[in-house]
Amino acid sequence: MDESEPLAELHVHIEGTLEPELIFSLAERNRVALPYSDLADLRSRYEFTDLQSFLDLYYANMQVLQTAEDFADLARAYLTRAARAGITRAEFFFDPQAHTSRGVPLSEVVDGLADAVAGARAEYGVDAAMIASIVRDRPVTEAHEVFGELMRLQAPVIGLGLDSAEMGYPPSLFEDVFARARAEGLHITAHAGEEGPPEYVVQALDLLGAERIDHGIRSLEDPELVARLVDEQIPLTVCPLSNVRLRVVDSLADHPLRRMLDAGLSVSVNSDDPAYFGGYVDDAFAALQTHLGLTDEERTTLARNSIRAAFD
Ligand SMILES: Nc1ncnc2[nH]cnc12
Ligand SMILES: [Zn+2]
Repeated sequence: MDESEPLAELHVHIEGTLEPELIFSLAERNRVALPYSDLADLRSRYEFTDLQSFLDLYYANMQVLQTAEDFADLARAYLTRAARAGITRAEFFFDPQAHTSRGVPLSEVVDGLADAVAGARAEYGVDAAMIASIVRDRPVTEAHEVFGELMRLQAPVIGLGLDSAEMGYPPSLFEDVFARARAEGLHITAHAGEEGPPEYVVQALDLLGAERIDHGIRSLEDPELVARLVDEQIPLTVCPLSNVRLRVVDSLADHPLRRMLDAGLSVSVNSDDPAYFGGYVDDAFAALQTHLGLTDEERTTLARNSIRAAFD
């Protein structure tokens, strides 16, 4: 891949870019007592057995994020690193309910992130945008409340997403919230087919109006769905390092990325939660080259797919 080729990252959770060092420095700034003796102790916990085991640590670590300044520092650190990874466009998720549910005002979250986004093009050469994500294992009523609050604040978000624990929380639960988002002119994307069945991907498309699918790798189990995704060129934002660390696939060498490309699916490579899964997008490309024999031509296709799948 020509390193100067434009590249978009479309599937990254800003809270998943919270590096261990920043956890400790924000804990000190905000006088938060961490349940870890030191960095090594924290790092020793980055061993996951499934999505839920990761989410437990991901949400616990967010307690250090309290003020707009904290959220701005978090996003600036990501954008600095994203620029180094060659990313020219970043559409990142944030989880409003993960913060409001522990008493952090939504305005602090949005103001801090928006501050970093506003300066991103000039400061880092990265065109950045925010996507609010509904935390699907929390009450549907809360999803409606937080969406209303985002609209009242006129939060500068380009879209609405759906994330967190997938199994048992089908997209169908959130049909009405996503109808409201579409009525507001927001773009729609949803995590589906990560741990959940192909049926959840179908629901995300048909019931939520998803324009992209985050992960979507279990779509491969349903040939009819694959044919549709190819036919409609629905972008799938795939996260290979995440899939291995959360044991959705056994190893990078076994990752279905090449099969997906060969099937004609519109796939891109993304980092998901890079502070937790062993690397950013450049690290993912390097690992894919080593373990999957990803070619320069395939890298170019993946980069072009990412730009085509960007919302704005
Ligand atoms: N990989 C993932 N799947 C679902 N929700 C998430 N939130 C952060 N990372 C996630
Ligand atoms: Zn994700």
